[in-house]
Amino acid sequence: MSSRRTLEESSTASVSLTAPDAQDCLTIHSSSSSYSVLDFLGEGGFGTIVSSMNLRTREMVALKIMKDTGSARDAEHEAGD
Ligand SMILES: Nc1ncnc2c1ncn2[C@@H]1O[C@H](COP(=O)(O)OP(=O)(O)OP(=O)(O)O)[C@@H](O)[C@H]1O
Repeated sequence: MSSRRTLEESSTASVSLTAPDAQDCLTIHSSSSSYSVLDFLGEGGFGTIVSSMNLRTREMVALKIMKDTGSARDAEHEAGD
């Protein structure tokens, strides 16, 4: 119960990974930290939520692993038009 409350109180961080990477690895590296993925929490329109531990601070957080929407590619295409 206490771990659930900790997750809900923490802010949800977002990292950009493609879906295959997210499912295959147990450690996620962002620009500032690395996280050990512990459990699946849920799925939304833009990504998957997993409970994770920050390997530096040992803090429990919920991470949103963003789906690969191709938005950067689309934006690049639009800018070139
Ligand atoms: N901090 C959290 N702790 C525990 N579970 C969470 C947390 N954040 C999200 N979840 C779970 O993950 C599910 C999806 O969360 P998400 O924020 O992606 O929902 P959404 O707002 O519908 O998605 P989106 O913004 O991508 O459309 C939630 O319904 C919830 O079950």
